[in-house]
Amino acid sequence: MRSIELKILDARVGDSIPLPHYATDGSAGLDMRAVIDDALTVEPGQTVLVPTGLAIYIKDPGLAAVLLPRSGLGHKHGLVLGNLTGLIDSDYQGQVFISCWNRSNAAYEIQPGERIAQMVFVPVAQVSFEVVEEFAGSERGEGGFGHSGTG
Ligand SMILES: O=c1ccn([C@H]2C[C@H](O)[C@@H](COP(=O)(O)OP(=O)(O)OP(=O)(O)O)O2)c(=O)[nH]1
Repeated sequence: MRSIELKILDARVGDSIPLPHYATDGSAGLDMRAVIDDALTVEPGQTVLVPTGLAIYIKDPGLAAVLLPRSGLGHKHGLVLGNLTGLIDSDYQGQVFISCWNRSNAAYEIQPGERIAQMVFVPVAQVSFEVVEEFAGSERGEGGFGHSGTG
């Protein structure tokens, strides 16, 4: 079992605001909530940084967390992430913030405790590089960007 230490920065998390948890056995993401005192209006085109009240210290360099939009919020209301995807490094110890971007034409009001994004833990490999004169051949070679056609 990998070691993931969760630190709570805001007393409301785990009390009036529940701790993140997996909704079903098969859930990949943990819903992250807005830990704010008052409703926060995000105007069309605006981006706001929203605290989650949680600091996590992953510690294990073989693990990271990514923040992703919630599908319903993004699709129906246009509330997605200002950085498109957030990456939480294993050595980060600060509070997790969600960059919320309203890409729609209507204002969106984030409510205190609302689930605004999801966090997924992913395995990570750190690579090292060696400069070489050429690569051993592969079937694809340099082909990319649709070289295999559309069929
Ligand atoms: O949506 C996000 C993205 C990042 N972070 C935190 C965790 C992450 O480990 C740290 C740094 O993120 P990143 O490396 O993406 O930021 P940067 O813009 O490259 O700045 P830095 O110089 O701090 O690395 O900020 C968040 O709280 N929310």
